[in-house]
Amino acid sequence: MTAPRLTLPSPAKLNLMLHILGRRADGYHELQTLFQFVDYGDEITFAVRDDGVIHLHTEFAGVPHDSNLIVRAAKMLQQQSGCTLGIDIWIDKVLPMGGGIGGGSSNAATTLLGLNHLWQLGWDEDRLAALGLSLGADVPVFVRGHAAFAEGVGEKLTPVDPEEPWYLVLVPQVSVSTAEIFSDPLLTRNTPPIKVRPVPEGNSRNDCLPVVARRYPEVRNALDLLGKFTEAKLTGTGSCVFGGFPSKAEADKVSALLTETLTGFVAKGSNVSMLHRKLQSLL
Ligand SMILES: C[C@@](CO)(OP(=O)(O)O)[C@H](O)COP(=O)(O)OP(=O)(O)OC[C@H]1O[C@@H](n2ccc(N)nc2=O)[C@H](O)[C@@H]1O
Ligand SMILES: Nc1ncnc2c1ncn2[C@@H]1O[C@H](COP(=O)(O)OP(=O)(O)O)[C@@H](O)[C@H]1O
Repeated sequence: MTAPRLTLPSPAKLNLMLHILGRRADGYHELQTLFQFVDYGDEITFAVRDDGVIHLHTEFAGVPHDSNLIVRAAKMLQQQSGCTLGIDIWIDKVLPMGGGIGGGSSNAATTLLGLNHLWQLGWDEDRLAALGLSLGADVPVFVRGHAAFAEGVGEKLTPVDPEEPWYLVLVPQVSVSTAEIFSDPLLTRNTPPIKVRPVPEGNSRNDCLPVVARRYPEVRNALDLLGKFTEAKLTGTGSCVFGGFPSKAEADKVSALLTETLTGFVAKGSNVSMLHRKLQSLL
């Protein structure tokens, strides 16, 4: 008998602002950033196996099986929980890699929450978020599933409820390495911390933008194009660029102008992740 399958969403995130406050002794940068999800992302399908094997069936260009964040998350959870079950995994990957929309981190979080459910581990969110942090700074917010103001390297999270506009997200055909941007000598690293909540108007800057725009003409072009219609912003360290619109129709109108060399997608901003809405519906 084949095992029943469970398909869960793995949404993208946007950084609505990103300030770099300083550099820690270990080289990592202290940030203040605002995370919001969008209703657009990958879909991951899971089927439990009873032999303990963890197998991701979908191949990723340039990412070996055991380095994939999905496999790493599954193995870490299996090991730390002492679970003897295994899992077959397939992914319908639509999120660009190295786009600053957190695809890999989201995939890891969906795997942790999906396996916690299927393996019936009963881990709480704090424990899953702590495990997630060891896989990447952006994993905890996807585990929590609520829009958040993040501090530290992104692990200190305060839930927030910003507006939920429609976004047009442009996807320049270039992958940006986070490490490369954080090691650029010209990066602004001394933005004063914001002390009041919610984040006051006029603080929506992304400190990475000047460095990314200087290095990547594809990102500059996307910012110029979108900037003709709305405030164009960079998410994370890029490469994706986004802007808000009051309605889907208005976002679609600008999206219709895109070409093969600069693609994009329209999605609703969401303060509760699609993953959590789906998991809630299973309970
Ligand atoms: C800055 C953000 C905002 O969301 O960018 P995106 O990756 O989403 O674009 C993230 O927090 C990124 O977190 P994450 O994606 O886990 O970063 P990693 O790949 O682990 O970081 C790669 C490298 O970037 C540098 N790095 C990363 C995060 C940070 N707060 N300070 C750093 O200096 C470190 O040199 C690190 O080795
Ligand atoms: N499941 C995964 N999905 C995407 N990227 C992954 C995955 N597993 C490992 N990676 C690696 O992580 C890198 C960063 O991926 P991703 O999270 O999509 O980018 P970003 O943090 O810029 O949004 C990729 O370039 C890839 O090498």
